[in-house]
Amino acid sequence: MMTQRSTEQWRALDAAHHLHPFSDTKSLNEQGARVITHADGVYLWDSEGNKIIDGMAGLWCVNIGYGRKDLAEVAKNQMEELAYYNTFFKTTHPAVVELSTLLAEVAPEGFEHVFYTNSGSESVDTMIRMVRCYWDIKGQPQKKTLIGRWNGYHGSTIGGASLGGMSYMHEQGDLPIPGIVHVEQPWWYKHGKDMTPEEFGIQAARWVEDKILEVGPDKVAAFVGEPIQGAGGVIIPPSTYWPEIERICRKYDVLLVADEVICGFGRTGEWFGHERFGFTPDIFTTAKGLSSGYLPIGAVFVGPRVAEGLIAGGDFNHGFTYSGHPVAAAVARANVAALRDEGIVAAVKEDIGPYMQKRWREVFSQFEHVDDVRGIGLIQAFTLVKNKATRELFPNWGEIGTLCRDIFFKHNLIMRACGDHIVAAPPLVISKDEIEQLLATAAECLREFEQALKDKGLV
Ligand SMILES: Cc1ncc(COP(=O)(O)O)c(CNc2cccc(C(=O)O)c2)c1O
Repeated sequence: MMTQRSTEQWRALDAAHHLHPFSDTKSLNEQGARVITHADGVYLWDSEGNKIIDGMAGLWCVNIGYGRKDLAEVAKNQMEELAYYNTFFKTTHPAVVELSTLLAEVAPEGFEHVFYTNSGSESVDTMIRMVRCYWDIKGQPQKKTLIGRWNGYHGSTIGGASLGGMSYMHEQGDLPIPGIVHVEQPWWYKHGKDMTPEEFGIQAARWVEDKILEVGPDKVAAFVGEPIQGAGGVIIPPSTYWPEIERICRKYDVLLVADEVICGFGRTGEWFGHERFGFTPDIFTTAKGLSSGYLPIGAVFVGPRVAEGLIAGGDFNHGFTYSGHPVAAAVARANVAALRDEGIVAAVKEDIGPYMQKRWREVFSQFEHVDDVRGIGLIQAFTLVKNKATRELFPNWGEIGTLCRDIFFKHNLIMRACGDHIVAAPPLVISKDEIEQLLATAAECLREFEQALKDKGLV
């Protein structure tokens, strides 16, 4: 059992010893971290006994919901049977074989091969190395450059952070690494001007063609994008965008990569986001929903073209101590099997997803400073704006989002502010009653937020 301490004791020890990710540690320690002690379904409890609605499924990852004792049992049994062995040097083990077999079943046609990692960032870095290795094998070693998007997010390793388009991450650590370039994101609300979304989707895709021609098609290895940009604020591209991207990649023989770390495993109502947008990548990267966050594991799904190249190409000198870790693999297999056999993914497509999308729009379209209310499946957002009629955003991007997010927290509701986008991605098992509770709380918070805007003279 965990050592029992008071909240103050946990906070003091945390401040003394724990450096948190993506945090200003000094300011965090001044206010003290929120101590989350347990969770069930879509709810968290903190050390003060507060019950919190987790509108973010942790970090977009707890697709199956919290508190699944069956997954804990699977982990216990696997740990007792084989807690660890590696998959290097011509060895494997039943847990990773069973997981790989199941993943080949739920993946789209043609994706028969999977490479394992411990995170989404490691999946992205693995993909970067795979793509460059593939072109070496094909006798085109100059095809090295990868194209990402500004405001895309692909993780926090040197490769993932370089491929991502978060400039504040590039400034911190001399990124991007060589051979990575970016194009503007397909954000119609800001960049669409007088174009229809459909016209803008083609225009945004053509920015990729322009970049390929600028770099030189013989030097471009791949284009990489999230079907829906998650951490960038749930930027949903127009329907015309991805088919046009695919056409352009095929035209110039550039590999197409989908980063499915957030969109994968049912988040959009399909198993994978690229299926929802009607394109076929050569590779796609995953993590998060693969295990629903119960244990760290990532997987790179490799399509036939690249798989055949790599398999025939001799040593692929890349991998991790825990690639295909037996306990993580066993838990991931049980998780994916439950997402399929309990109809959880199917319900996002046919029932709870459409319900959320209808109600999300009904509730949030009524607010004066909320616009671009959007979502697919169980990933949704809206943007806090100064003037809906002119699509005018607030100055100091992100300041207003933080103000709104803090009101949610005060009311024991977790939703994420990505700049001035407010996003939600709850566990896929959320019920209609729980959706109504989330929306009612959020609406109450937004009324308080719009009053705060007036009180502060911001509108
Ligand atoms: C599309 C995508 N690709 C790669 C990663 C990296 O995964 P790892 O974190 O497991 O290395 C991600 C992760 N996405 C992520 C991670 C942490 C926080 C937030 C947020 O929105 O606050 C988003 C992601 O969203």
